[in-house]
Amino acid sequence: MTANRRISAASIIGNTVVREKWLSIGIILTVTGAVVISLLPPLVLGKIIDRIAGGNFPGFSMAAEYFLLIFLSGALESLRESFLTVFGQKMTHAFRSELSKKLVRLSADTLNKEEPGAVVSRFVGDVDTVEALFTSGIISMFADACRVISIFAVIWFQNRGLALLLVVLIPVIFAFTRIVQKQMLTAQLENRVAVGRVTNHVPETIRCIRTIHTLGKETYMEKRYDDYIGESYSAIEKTNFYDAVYSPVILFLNAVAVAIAMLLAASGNAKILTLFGMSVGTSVAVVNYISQVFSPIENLGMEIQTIQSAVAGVYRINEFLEKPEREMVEERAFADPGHTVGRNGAAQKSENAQGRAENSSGDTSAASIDLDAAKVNDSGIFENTEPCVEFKDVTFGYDNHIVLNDMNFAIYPGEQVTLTGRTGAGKSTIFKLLLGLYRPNSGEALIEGEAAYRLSDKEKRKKFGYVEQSFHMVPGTVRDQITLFDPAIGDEAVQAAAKLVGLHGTIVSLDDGYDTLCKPEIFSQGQWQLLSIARAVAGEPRILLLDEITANLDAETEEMVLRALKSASEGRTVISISHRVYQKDGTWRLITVYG
Ligand SMILES: Nc1ncnc2c1ncn2[C@@H]1O[C@H](COP(=O)(O)OP(=O)(O)OP(=O)(O)O)[C@@H](O)[C@H]1O
Repeated sequence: MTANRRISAASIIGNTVVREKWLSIGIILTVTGAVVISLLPPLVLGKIIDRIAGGNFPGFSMAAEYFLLIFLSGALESLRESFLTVFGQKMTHAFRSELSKKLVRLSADTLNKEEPGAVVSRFVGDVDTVEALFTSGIISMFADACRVISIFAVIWFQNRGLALLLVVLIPVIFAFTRIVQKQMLTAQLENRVAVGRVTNHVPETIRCIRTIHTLGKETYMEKRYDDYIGESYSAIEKTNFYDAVYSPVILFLNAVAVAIAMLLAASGNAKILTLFGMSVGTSVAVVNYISQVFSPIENLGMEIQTIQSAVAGVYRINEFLEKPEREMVEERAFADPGHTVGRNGAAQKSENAQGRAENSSGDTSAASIDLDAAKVNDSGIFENTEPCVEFKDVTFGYDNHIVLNDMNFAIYPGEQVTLTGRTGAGKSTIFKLLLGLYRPNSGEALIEGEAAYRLSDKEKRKKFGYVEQSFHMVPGTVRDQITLFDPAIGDEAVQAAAKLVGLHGTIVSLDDGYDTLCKPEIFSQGQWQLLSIARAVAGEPRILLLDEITANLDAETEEMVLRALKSASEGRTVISISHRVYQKDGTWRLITVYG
C-alpha cells in the first residue's frame, strides 16, 4: 500500500518551474529586458530633439538607434507574452494532471461527500484563475511595478520637480483606478447574475409552457423576463459609465501633470527652474515617460484583482488536494491460478462437491445471516471447498452508523448466490466491501482468501466483474466500453464477451463496428445493460457481482438480459443483489441480510 502523497499548489508550481527551467529563465530575461529597453527610446528621442534645437542634424545612426530600440522593446514584450502564455498552459496542465490523479485516489467516503459541480469547478474555474496568476497576475505585476519604478527613477534624474509632482499624483491615480475597477467588477458580477437569470428563464419558460398557458401566467413570466433584462441593462450601464469616465480622467491628469511641469519649466523663476528646468529634448522625453507611466498603473489595479482571485483558487485547490485518499495498492505480479471453475462447469465436476454440501449446511452461524437454501448442483461444479468470497466477523458502519454487525458468510466457487433483505439492510454495503471501496471496522471481507481492500485494480478486474443497475459510458468507442482501455483485453476477448451476451451482431452492424464512437442513442437500454455484462466478463473474472441489474428494465428486456446473464454466469461464481431471483436451479442459494 502506498501512503498519502503530500502535494500542494505550491509544490505543483515549484515542480513546473523546475521542469520548465528554460522557459522560466526566458521569462525572467524578457521581463527585465523589456523594462530596461522600454526606458531607452525617450532618452534617445530627447537627445535627437536637443540636437535639432541646437541646429545640428542628429544623424542617421541616432534615428536608427531610436527605431531599433522601439522595435527591440516591442519584440521583447511580445516574446514575454508568448513565454507567459506557454508557461500558463504548462501550469494548467500540471494542475489538472495532479487534480485528476488526486480524484482517482480519493476514498469512496470522500467521493460520496463531494458535490460533482464543486469538483468540476476546481478543475475548470480554480485552475483558470491560477493560470491567470501567471499570464496576467504575478509576473505582469512585477513587470509593471518595475516599469513604474524605473520610469520614476529616470524622471527623477531628468527633472526633480516633475518627479516630486508624480509622487503626489501616482497614489491618487492608483486610488482612483482601484475605485473604478472595484465598481466595474461589482457591476460585472451583477450583470453576470442577471444574464444567468435571463438565460435560465428562457428554457424554463419553454419547458413549462403548457403549465403557463393553462394557468394563464404569460404576463407574470413576461414581467419576470423584463425585470431580469432590466437588471442586466442597469448593470451594463454602470460598467459603461465607469469605462467612459476612466480614460478621460486619466488623460486629464496626464495633461495636468505635463502642463504644470511645462508651465513651471517656462516660468523663468531661478528657484523654480532648479527643480523644473530642462532642455527641449528632455521635456519631450519627460512627456513621453509620463504618458507611459499611466498604463502600468492601470494594469497594477487589474493584476491585484487577478492575484486576489487566484489566491482564492489556490486555497480551494489546496483544500481538494488535502482530502483523504484511499489506500493505494501497488500492482504486483500475482499468480493467476486460472478459473477454479471452467466455462464448462459440469465438465469440471469436483470430487469435493460433497464436502461443499456439508459446508453449506454447516456454515450458517452468522448472527445476521439466514441461509434459506443451500444446494449444490447434482453435476457439482465446485472444485474445492475453499470459499472464494467470505465475510468473517465483519462489522462495518458509515461514520457512527453501524450497518453490518459481526457478519459471517462464505460463498464457494461456482455458487449462484442472491443477497436479499429489506431496503437499507446493507446489501449494497456488502458489495462496497467486496469491491474494496471500504475497509471493515473489524473482521475480514475476503476474496479468494485476500482482504478485498488490499487488491490492486488489476487484480480486481481479474477476480471479479461488476454490473450495476445502469451502464456508465466512458468517452470512446464500443470496444473501449468493453475493455475500459485495458490493453490486456485484446480484440478476441472483446468479441468473445460481446458474443457471450448476444451483442456481437448488433455491434458489427454499426457503421464502424467495434470502432463506433459511443453515443447514448446507438443502443437501447437493454443493449446497454448487455454491454455492461460484456464489460464485466471481458477480463475473464471468476466472480460476477450483479447489483439490481434488471431493476430499470421492462419484462421483455429483462428476459433478454437474463438470457445473456445465464451464459455469462456459466462456470462463474455469481453474487447478485436482487428482489428477484435469477437462476433457481442447481447451485442457487439465498442469503438474507438483516442489517
Ligand atoms: N455512503 C454512505 N454514507 C452514509 N451512510 C450510507 C452510505 N451508503 C449507505 N448508507 C446507509 O447504510 C445503510 C445500508 O445501505 P445499503 O445501500 O447498503 O442498503 P441496501 O440493503 O442495499 O438498500 P436498498 O435495497 O434500498 O438498495 C442505509 O441506512 C444507508 O442509509
